[in-house]
Amino acid sequence: MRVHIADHPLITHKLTVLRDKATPSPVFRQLVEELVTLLAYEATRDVRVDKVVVDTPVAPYNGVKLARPRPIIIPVLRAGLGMLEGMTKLLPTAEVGFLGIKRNEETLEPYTYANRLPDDLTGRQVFIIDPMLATGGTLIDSIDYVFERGATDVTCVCLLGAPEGLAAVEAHVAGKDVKVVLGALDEKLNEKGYIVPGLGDAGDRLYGVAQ
Ligand SMILES: O=P(O)(O)OC[C@H]1O[C@H](OP(=O)(O)OP(=O)(O)O)[C@H](O)[C@@H]1O
Ligand SMILES: O=c1cc[nH]c(=O)[nH]1
Ligand SMILES: [Mg+2]
Repeated sequence: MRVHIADHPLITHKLTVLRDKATPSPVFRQLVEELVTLLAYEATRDVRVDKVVVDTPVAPYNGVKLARPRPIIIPVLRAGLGMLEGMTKLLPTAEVGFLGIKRNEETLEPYTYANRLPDDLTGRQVFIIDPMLATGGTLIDSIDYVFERGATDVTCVCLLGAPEGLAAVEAHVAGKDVKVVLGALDEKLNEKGYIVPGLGDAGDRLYGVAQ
């Protein structure tokens, strides 16, 4: 597994505002979108392209275009939805699949309540987006769903991660081709499985409803 932890003052600045409990939902949503755009730069570094020739007003130019089969972006509902717009802007040809996974806040076990993915993901580049990587249970299940469907090239984009969750994902995927891009790696999980210092419940803060 390859891990990239962002190291950029703009990302740290935006994450600082996001973490602040005084930041209201509309600002929170805007910042999540801006952050995913910045992280996507690294996450899409290996996106596949095909050669294409275009004519500039002056001369032919040997360029590239996003390759087929199209990449697929998979937001993990609810909180991952907040990252979707930013990601599709950067990968306009991408298809979108959906996973609805909710962590049981008592047992911390993830429960899948929605799964709308193509049956066959063979040869597709997959981008899983979810702001929080806490125990790693949700991301592990998400990665398993796409591997079961034949994907071999998976990139996960998360705004914040905990060392415990990152280690769990790494142990689970072992030698497979998985890349995890994080805005920041925080200190630890608390006794309730929340990332410390973190930002609280990302879904609740995005949508203003505690669920
Ligand atoms: O690494 P884990 O311990 O599995 O926790 C991380 C998950 O928790 C949050 O979702 P949540 O379950 O709160 O669902 P929501 O987005 O609907 O609020 C977050 O968006 C991740 O999906
Ligand atoms: O800190 C955390 C942990 C899980 N889910 C969140 O939204 N936040
Ligand atoms: Mg939540």
